[in-house]
Amino acid sequence: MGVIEAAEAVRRRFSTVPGLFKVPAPGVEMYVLRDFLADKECSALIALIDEGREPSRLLAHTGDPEFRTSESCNLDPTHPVVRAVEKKIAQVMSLDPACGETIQGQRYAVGQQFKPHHDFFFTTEAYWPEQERNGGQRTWTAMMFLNAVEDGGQTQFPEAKVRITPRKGNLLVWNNLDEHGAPNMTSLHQGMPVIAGVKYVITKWYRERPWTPSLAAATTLY
Ligand SMILES: O=C(O)CCC(=O)C(=O)O
Ligand SMILES: [Fe+2]
Repeated sequence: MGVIEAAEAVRRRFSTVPGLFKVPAPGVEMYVLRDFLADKECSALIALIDEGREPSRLLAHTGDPEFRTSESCNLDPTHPVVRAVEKKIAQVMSLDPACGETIQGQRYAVGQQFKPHHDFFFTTEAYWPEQERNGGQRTWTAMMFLNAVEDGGQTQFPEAKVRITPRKGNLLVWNNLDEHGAPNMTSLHQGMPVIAGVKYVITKWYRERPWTPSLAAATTLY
């Protein structure tokens, strides 16, 4: 199935999910589902992130040490809570679960952020040949907020002029590709600096084909 057909399948499924709404974001296809994760799931995931977190990495070096200052870790897909969450995501996303990367957990303390970036890959970058072999282009991003942040920490799309406030359990989904299946520059987004409190999220990125990372790639991917 190509990325255009896959996006149609996502849309069809989303139109049947109670409570899911389309975010009016000019130029980006984006959806929010409130209370997607239960409080217990959020707290269990936060504990897993706290156990595993280490300074976040980037796939492409930006030369800016402040570009992504959070801590993150891949979540163990065999852990019962992670398995349950994976199942929930698979039920709502209607993309081939094999195309989904390992869920990544992320924690931002006061002042930490993820500066504006695209989740899709730039095929001109040195990382691309390996990523092309390992499932190809990134398509959709599914992000879940595990807590409310006292101040700051919004997920902002500066080109689409949308700012999503973290709310515990909410699912935010967007398509990183446009209607033709090409990388969508308007999907530029950032994790705004946390001003007060702490922010925990989990992210699942999808590929156009089944994700087949080498063991090394699985641990170095951002
Ligand atoms: O933390 C956020 O709000 C954004 C995270 C993000 O962009 C990502 O994980 O790709
Ligand atoms: Fe991102």
